[in-house]
Amino acid sequence: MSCAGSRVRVLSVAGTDPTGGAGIHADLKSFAAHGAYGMAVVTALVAQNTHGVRAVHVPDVAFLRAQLDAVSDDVTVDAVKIGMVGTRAVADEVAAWLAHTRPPVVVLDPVMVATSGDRLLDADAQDAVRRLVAQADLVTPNLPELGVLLGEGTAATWADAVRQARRLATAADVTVLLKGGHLPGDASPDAVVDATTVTELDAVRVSTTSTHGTGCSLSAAVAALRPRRPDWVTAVREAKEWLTGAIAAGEALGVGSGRGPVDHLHHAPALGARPFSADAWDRVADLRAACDDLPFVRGLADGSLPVEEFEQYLHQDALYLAQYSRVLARASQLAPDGVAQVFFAQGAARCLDVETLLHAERLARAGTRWSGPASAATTAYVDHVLAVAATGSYAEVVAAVLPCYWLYADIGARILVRAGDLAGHPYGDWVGTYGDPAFAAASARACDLADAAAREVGAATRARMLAAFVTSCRHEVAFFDQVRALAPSR
Ligand SMILES: Nc1ncnc2c1ncn2[C@@H]1O[C@H](COP(=O)(O)OP(=O)(O)OP(=O)(O)O)[C@@H](O)[C@H]1O
Ligand SMILES: Cc1ncc(CO)c(N)n1
Repeated sequence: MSCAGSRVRVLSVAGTDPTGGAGIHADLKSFAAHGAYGMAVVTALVAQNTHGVRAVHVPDVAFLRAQLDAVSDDVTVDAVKIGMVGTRAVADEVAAWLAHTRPPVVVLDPVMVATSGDRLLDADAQDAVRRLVAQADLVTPNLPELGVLLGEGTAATWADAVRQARRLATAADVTVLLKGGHLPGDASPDAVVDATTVTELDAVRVSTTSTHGTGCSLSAAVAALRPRRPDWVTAVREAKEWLTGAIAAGEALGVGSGRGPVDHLHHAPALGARPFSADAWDRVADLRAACDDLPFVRGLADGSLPVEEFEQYLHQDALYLAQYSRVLARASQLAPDGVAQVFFAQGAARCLDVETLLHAERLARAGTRWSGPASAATTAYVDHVLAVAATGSYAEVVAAVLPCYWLYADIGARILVRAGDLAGHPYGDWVGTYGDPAFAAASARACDLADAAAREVGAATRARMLAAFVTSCRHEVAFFDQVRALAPSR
């Protein structure tokens, strides 16, 4: 099949979901996610959200026909996806339009019941939907819908469902995409069934409540893909892989408190999504606020911190930096380009040079030698970043090392303001290093590199980046806070 436009022109004929997870709203997002040009004709206005359906309003069918004709009188439709029809009159009107304007690809999702369990099809409309099946190229029932289409009960097993799909394919001369979303168990298999062949498509079941609109989204994706794919199995396989990712990324959207929608654009996170660093910064707002109130940080700012405590801190920090340097070196090793490679390699070297020097000089000046072992807090932080370096991707390593730049630059800048004149300040050298605009610039570069890395990865890795970042921030706070509890170890 081919199409003349630069994009496949796909029409959704379906009901609405004002929360955007199902119906024509989901269909348009699915179309866009697959590079198609989307159009939509509304069959029914549905007042629904992630908890359920509150009311349904079906406009006069003459108006439905006016919408359908407005599209097909003007635009070549490469594929149509039909979703909720609601009533017999609507189903019959869509059937009449299909008989008149037959797009080359007709996908029918025989919507009867919403994910929430609410009815979306009048009981007396079932025969009309069976007639629509005969006009479709692909029909996408879930298990209960397949039973209704055949006038039988719901299949109790996957094998029974496949046999039912075969009967429907033969009787209506249609390809059936049988959906196993309602099956119990760890898998969520689907099958593409026609009169002669059954192709099972396996998928893991994602443990999530974000399954609102999965059926709508899948059938719309298949309609958008089919004009550019050689057969149904190829189009369905691709759509299903995409849907599994969209389901997995759904919860992160934070849409609604019931059964939430899927993230149709999970595979294109750069498209309008917030930069990783903006999300990450928001997630640690409480930890940042906690930092400012730590006795150690207050004492650093106003100079009242006992010298012993500061030296304990410096000693632990030197132990930390020696290992952290190896993690920066790992980021350099994994870096996707020379610019990032140099940035992290220089960072690794600086940890060993400048900062260790700052520590050594100060401790030497104080005439003290600190030789105690790494504390529990230091060891915990080091173990975390070394574990990410050993097992994580570049993006995760960059996220794990970021707080050491960013939290320090952030606190350093505020302490600088609170400290005032550094000339006579007992910790002026420390405050000067971290409050320095050059350190702020390095921190901003590290943020940019984390954002660039996040744009290249999927939702699952981005979630791991966020977890690594938040964990590092927690360790930073514990690191500052440990000093009071440290036993003298000179
Ligand atoms: N938890 C899940 N994990 C992975 N895939 C799932 C999950 N739930 C549903 N699916 C998949 O989503 C698609 C839609 O399946 P389902 O059987 O739920 O259809 P439906 O009942 O028509 O959907 P809807 O809930 O939108 O009405 C199928 O490909 C199914 O395998
Ligand atoms: C409009 C509409 N179509 C289909 C479904 C099935 O999920 C729904 N909830 N709403």
